[in-house]
Parts: sequence; structure tokens; C-alpha cells
Amino acid sequence: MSFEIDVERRLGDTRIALRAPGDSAKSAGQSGGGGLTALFGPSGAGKTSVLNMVAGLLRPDRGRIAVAGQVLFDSASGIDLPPERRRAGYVFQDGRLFPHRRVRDNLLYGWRLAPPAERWIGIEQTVEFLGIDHLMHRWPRTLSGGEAQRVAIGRALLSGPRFLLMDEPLSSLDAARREEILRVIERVRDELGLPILYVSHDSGEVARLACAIIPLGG
Ligand SMILES: Nc1ncnc2c1ncn2[C@@H]1O[C@H](COP(=O)(O)OP(=O)(O)OP(=O)(O)O)[C@@H](O)[C@H]1O
Repeated sequence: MSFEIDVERRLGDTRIALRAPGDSAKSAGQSGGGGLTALFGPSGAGKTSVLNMVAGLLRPDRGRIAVAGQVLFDSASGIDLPPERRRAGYVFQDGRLFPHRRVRDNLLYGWRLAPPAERWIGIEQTVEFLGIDHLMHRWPRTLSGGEAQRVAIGRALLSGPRFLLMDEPLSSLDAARREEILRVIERVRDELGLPILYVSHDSGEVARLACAIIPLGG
């Protein structure tokens, strides 16, 4: 498994503790350095908090986080890479596109953020991969939920990530759009070779998408 996560963090009255050594989680059918790992658990279990710890947005009280062999955080040896050096592509529940930028400029935002040496996919290739050519001049407010999520995935890919963090990316979509974006995520998983950490509380989604499962809470 690409994600090695052993963290503890207190948030108010809640204590989040997760121990998922890369080699002991349930794992099957994973190839190369990619694969989709599901962080699965009920509401309030701490899934988003763990994702934020992997992204470098929330500091664990103690522990160690490594992705594809690269250590991002290790309290014992004082390693704590800042978010921009972790090179995570983050996809949220609701897309969170910049409302004042057209689709093309939302995509270019990710591209401009990436140091040139870290860019491994270009704008044209991303647009073709996601089938969003016809949306390039649209404003985010005119997009359907599924279209917005495709653009959000494109923006994340164009930031040159070494791995993707996806926080319930289907939860704001209706059934038809969920199926559409499920297929996009399957193609990202199977064709791009990027490790993906995918938050969900939906067992059907996890069964369909996950190569490995990290249970949390419940
Ligand atoms: N800043 C904070 N201060 C106090 N408690 C917090 C803070 N942030 C999160 N929590 C609590 O930590 C717990 C975990 O929250 P988190 O959002 O990580 O859960 P989750 O599993 O992602 O939930 P959901 O599926 O509902 O999004 C919750 O009980 C939440 O209320």
C-alpha cells in the first residue's frame, strides 16, 4: 500500500488515532506505485482530519506519515514537510472551484502552482482525459456538479501532484453524475499510476474503487 499512516491527534474532546502501516492493510490487485486506498468510516470518525494531516494542513500530535516511500512527517526525527513540498492534489466534496475564474483559469491555477520539473501532465492532455474541452470558457456557477468535479480533478492533476487526496468527491452528486465521476476516478486510478487516498463512508463506493482499505472509527 502506498500510504503509511500512524498518527494521533486530539481535537477538542475527540482523539483521532490511526495506525495503518503500509504493508499490513488489506490489499489486493495493486500495481506499481499507484492504487486507490480508501479511508473508510462513519461521520465524525476523523477521516477529513487524517486527510488534512497527510496534506500537511493539520499537524499530528505524534506519529509518522509516508507516501510511496517518501516520509512527509515523522515526530521522532523532526520531519514535517510544508504542504507545498508534499505535492498532494486535493479534491473536495463540492469541487471548490474559484468562482471568479473561468474553467480554463481554474485549470491554469493548478498548472502555475506546479514547479516546472514536477509537471507530468499538460493542459491539452488533461482536457482530453477528462472530456472538458467544451467547458473551458464557462464560469463555475454554470457547471453541473459532475462537470465541476471533473474540472476540480483536472486542476488537481495539473498541479503536478505525487499523490491525490479525495474527500468524498461523489457526495454532492445525484445518481447519474455519481456514476459518471466514478468512471473518471477509475480511469485516474488505472491509467495515471498515482497513489490515491480516498475518503468515503459508502461501502459500495469503497468495494468498487479500493485496492486497499484503512478502517477508521465505528
Ligand atoms: N477544530 C476542531 N476542534 C474540535 N473538534 C474538532 C475540530 N475539527 C474536527 N473536530 C472533531 O473531530 C472529529 C473528526 O472530524 P472529521 O471532520 O475529521 O470527521 P469525518 O470522519 O471526516 O466526518 P464526516 O464524514 O462527517 O466529514 C469530529 O468529532 C469533529 O467534530
